[in-house]
Amino acid sequence: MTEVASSSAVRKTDSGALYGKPGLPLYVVETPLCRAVIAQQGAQLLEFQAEGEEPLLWLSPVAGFAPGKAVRGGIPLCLPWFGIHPDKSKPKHGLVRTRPWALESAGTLPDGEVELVFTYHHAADALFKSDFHCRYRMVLGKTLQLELELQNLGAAAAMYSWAWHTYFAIGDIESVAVMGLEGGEYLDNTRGFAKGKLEGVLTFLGEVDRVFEGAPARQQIQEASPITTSSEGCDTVITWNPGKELAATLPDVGAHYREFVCVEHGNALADSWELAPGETRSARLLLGRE
Ligand SMILES: O=P(O)(O)OC[C@H]1O[C@H](O)[C@H](O)[C@@H](O)[C@@H]1O
Repeated sequence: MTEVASSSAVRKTDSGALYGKPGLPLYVVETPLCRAVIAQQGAQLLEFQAEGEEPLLWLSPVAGFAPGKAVRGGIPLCLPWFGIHPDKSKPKHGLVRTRPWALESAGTLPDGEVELVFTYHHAADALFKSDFHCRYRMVLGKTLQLELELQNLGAAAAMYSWAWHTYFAIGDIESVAVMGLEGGEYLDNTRGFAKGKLEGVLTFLGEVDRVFEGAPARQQIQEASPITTSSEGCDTVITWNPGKELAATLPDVGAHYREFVCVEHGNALADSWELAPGETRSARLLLGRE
């Protein structure tokens, strides 16, 4: 923890002080290069804005900040399962997004970027019967660099599916397009995972919830100030916007559905990771505006 104190660019606050909604401890990073807000719960990035640019992430203006509940927006990390668990009594999108993480170190790199390392240790329980450890490194500069290391600490092999569930801030959902998935086959979560094939760029006219397995490593979100995504070790891309009708049933989205698009990177469904006892795998994601 000594390193944490050594970085003057990082300060601790809470959601009451920052958003007028008490409930969650937060870290704020402010440097000449960028400003970011991270919740200790889930090591969830809530805001990121490079100096001179539009905000990269969308945080719902009507988000709740309650311990044990996922915050709507930013980058929740879904792990060790993505989506709805076959056992419906278990929460959607795993458990690490609603658990407190430890900020293991914080420091400023020679070029002025801030490096944060968060860790989460899971002891086998009724929700997930394998011990595992996550090390999540963020480098905050003009771009956002994320790196996840996941180690299976169980005595047996275990399956992990996961995703960085990024909510990108955009001008309007009906005029945005995602490039880089053209020609790709997907599973359509609005039609019971029926197979589809994307002709042309991806647009969002109504509810879109698609899983692209074996997806390319780069996408571009086309809007006034284009966003690029570049990943390593992430074979799955999930694209989501609830559209008007479904959004109306989500109290922390409502009419704000137009303000974001989710382009999520990880390894889910057929791309899930099977980790042998003691095995570690890692993945990276680089996000930024052009
Ligand atoms: O409301 P949440 O649990 O955060 O999930 C939000 C969304 O996440 C992903 O994009 C899934 O593909 C969607 O099916 C889901 O609705």
